[in-house]
Amino acid sequence: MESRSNVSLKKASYSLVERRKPLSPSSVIVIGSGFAGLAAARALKNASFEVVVLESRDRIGGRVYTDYSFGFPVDVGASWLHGVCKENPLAPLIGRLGLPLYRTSGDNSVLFDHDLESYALFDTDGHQVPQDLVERVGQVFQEILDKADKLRQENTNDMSVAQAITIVMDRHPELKQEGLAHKVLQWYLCRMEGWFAADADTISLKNWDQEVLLPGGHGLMVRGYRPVLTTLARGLDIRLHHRVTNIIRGKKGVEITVENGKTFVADAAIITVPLGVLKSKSIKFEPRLPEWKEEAINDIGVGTENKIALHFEKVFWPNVEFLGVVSATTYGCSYFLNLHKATGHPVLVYMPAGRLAHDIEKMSDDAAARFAFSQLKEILPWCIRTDSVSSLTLGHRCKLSWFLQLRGCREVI
Ligand SMILES: Cc1cc2nc3c(=O)[nH]c(=O)nc-3n(C[C@H](O)[C@H](O)[C@H](O)COP(=O)(O)OP(=O)(O)OC[C@H]3O[C@@H](n4cnc5c(N)ncnc54)[C@H](O)[C@@H]3O)c2cc1C
Repeated sequence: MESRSNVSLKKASYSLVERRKPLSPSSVIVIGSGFAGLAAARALKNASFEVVVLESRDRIGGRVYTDYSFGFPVDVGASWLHGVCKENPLAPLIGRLGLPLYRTSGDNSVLFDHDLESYALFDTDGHQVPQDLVERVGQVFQEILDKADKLRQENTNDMSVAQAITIVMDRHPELKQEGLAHKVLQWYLCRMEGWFAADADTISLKNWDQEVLLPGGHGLMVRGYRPVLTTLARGLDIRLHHRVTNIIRGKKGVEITVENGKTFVADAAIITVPLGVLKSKSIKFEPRLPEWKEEAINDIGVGTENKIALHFEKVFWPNVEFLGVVSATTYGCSYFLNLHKATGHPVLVYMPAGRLAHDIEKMSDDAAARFAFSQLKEILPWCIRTDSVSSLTLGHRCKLSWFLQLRGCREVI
């Protein structure tokens, strides 16, 4: 296996990481030009490595993409900086570029309240849920999670968050909610599912809260992430339309083949493709990845989160950061981010996650936008008459989520 790799390396020595003479310093190929790939490539280039970035799409950024088709920036992938503090590696760059952040919350929690300093929930009959009920049910949800935590400590085997909640409710029927309160409870669960982009029956009880956030709360990138991406990418050798299909690792380095058959060689490679790509096995590794890595790739799931931005002529909704739709099931619950608060533009961003997002992905862009609009009409029926809406269906991309039996997810490759 190894000698075969070495032969290939010699054969490919004409390749585009041009090895005219022994390279000093070392050469590195970075696969993927999302934030991870660009940040790695930038750091290596600053440290005088020779770097080439191979990207399958026709653009950089991966799950970060700022759309300008409304005439102003709207982030259709990531839009928050989670952890607004100087320890955040993106913070100095954002500061240097003078990019404003709109703080949606000073809270460091990653859960249902992480960006909910100002919000209003509505039933699908158009009635706003009284705030004291929302707060009371929020406390019940916290209590349920505390009891689920105890359940976790009692059990060595993992189970889903949904299963744990059912057990907790059976043991503590006083926590069960009826009517509108039940719908609000479902909404809290929907917010949790939104964070993981996955339904509660696929989120691991053992691992759901292992993520550690930097302090400083959560800030929205008012002008979008695009300037940060382009600054990171400046001066880098990035090859777009280069989908990697094969990676051969030998004693002397790596040989990487892309879809059109071109081969690249370097001393090392950094692979930053999403987990979903690894799960699809569309990249062949030679030698195979170690068993524990393959198992980790198989065991961790990926979820879906969509963004559908609705652009109106004027604002007709309450002046809060989030508008929530409550329903008897989490599937029926959803929420809109009010971009007007942060940017001054009359835009609502509908953000479905999990199965709902998955189902919406099967719709055409128009149908998806109409669906989002219909949700808005249900909660604000008296406000929506003939307002013209130009719509944009956005961000059909995957977000890593924690599934049952998470193993070794820190380092996927
Ligand atoms: C809708 C949505 C909203 C989100 N909101 C936030 C948020 O507000 N804040 C936050 O911090 N995070 C958010 N996230 C998560 C965040 O976007 C991701 O965690 C982050 O962008 C991942 O960066 P990455 O570089 O690891 O992967 P990616 O951005 O996915 O980059 C991987 C790159 O690899 C490329 N690639 C794939 N296969 C190949 C191949 N075979 N050959 C070559 N290239 C390949 C892809 O095209 C892509 O460019 C959100 C995600 C989504 C989908």
